[in-house]
Amino acid sequence: MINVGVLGATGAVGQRFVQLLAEHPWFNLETLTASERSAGKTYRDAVNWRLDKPFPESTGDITVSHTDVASLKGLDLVFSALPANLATKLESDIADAGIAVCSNASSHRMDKNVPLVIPEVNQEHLGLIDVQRDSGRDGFIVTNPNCSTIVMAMALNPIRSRGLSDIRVATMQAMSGAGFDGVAAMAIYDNVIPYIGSEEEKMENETLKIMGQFDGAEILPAEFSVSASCHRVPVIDGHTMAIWASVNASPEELKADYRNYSAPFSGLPTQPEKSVQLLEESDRPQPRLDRNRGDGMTVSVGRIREGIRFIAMGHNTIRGAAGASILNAELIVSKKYI
Ligand SMILES: NC(=O)C1=CN([C@@H]2O[C@H](COP(=O)(O)OP(=O)(O)OC[C@H]3O[C@@H](n4cnc5c(N)ncnc54)[C@H](OP(=O)(O)O)[C@@H]3O)[C@@H](O)[C@H]2O)C=CC1
Ligand SMILES: N[C@@H](CC(=O)OP(=O)(O)O)C(=O)O
Repeated sequence: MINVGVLGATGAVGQRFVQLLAEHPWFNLETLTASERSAGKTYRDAVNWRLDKPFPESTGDITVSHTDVASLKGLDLVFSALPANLATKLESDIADAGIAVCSNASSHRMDKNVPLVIPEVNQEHLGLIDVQRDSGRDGFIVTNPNCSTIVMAMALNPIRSRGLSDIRVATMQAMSGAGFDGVAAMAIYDNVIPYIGSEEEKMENETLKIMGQFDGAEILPAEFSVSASCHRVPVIDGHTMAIWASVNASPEELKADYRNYSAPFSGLPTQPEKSVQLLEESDRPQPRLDRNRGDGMTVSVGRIREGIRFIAMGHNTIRGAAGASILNAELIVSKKYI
């Protein structure tokens, strides 16, 4: 078993990490950290459990630690669900101290020597771990993309070999993406908010890194363009998006690509049976009906039309956040980086 911790374990994403790691077959959940408000309390007392899954009782007696390097002694790997402003320095310090960091925060995603990974899409980018180690770092940082970016990149991946260009996307993003206290009920109920800070830039920039080529030293970004418009809607979990792309193939050919697609690896505990599921019904995917496919790890696509135009949807705090980081960690272990 690999000893792991969760940084920011009481937050929206942190709770998902704890839920998914409590009974993990490879990872032994030893340490949970949060702010000074929570440190010193048992996890049961510190956390305001708000997930749609029962509180994992096996974690209840863990004493919440301070979020600093000293609290992580003896761990092989930490999962970070910290606010980005805290993650910037702390994640670097932890990696320098010899611990592997799988981060969900945006701070290091675009760093030159940090892999921004979706296992199904660009597992070869993990070669940047060697680049970090060659620069003298004992541990390393691996990041997963922004939640909307993950859903879009996974949805495009099965048709990528057709040649993609001129991608446009309009998102309809769930409230949980803003964290528990991120959007007031009075602001979102009966409403749509057509702005999510920095989200459009993240979708436009991160996608080019993820779909770029690793040349053994650095990532050469993909050359197509992405134009995004991001919107918050009154849905609890599940980011839905309408995607337009120039692709040299008919809708029927693309549907066949989705039906024939399978992940380029197997045997990882968090891996769903189907990473991308094509739904043939004319009114799917829908967040309430489809977000829990593959225990929240499957991205659903549908309504593929000439243009090319289609809809994609995925669970933002599982496939778009905690589950993404855990799948990255499993891939890292399977490739013997830990
Ligand atoms: N929500 C989502 O869908 C996604 C979120 N992310 C990213 O994940 C990260 C966490 O987001 P989210 O879970 O929504 O955030 P929350 O606000 O829900 O949780 C923040 C966590 O960080 C802890 N924390 C806050 N301040 C400090 C501090 N000064 N020192 C130590 N710990 C602190 C909190 O502890 P305490 O309870 O003690 O205050 C809590 O555990 C962010 O970087 C976010 O951008 C990424 C993808 C998707
Ligand atoms: N901005 C996303 C969630 C998020 O925190 O993204 P990031 O990890 O890129 O900061 C949303 O609101 O749905």
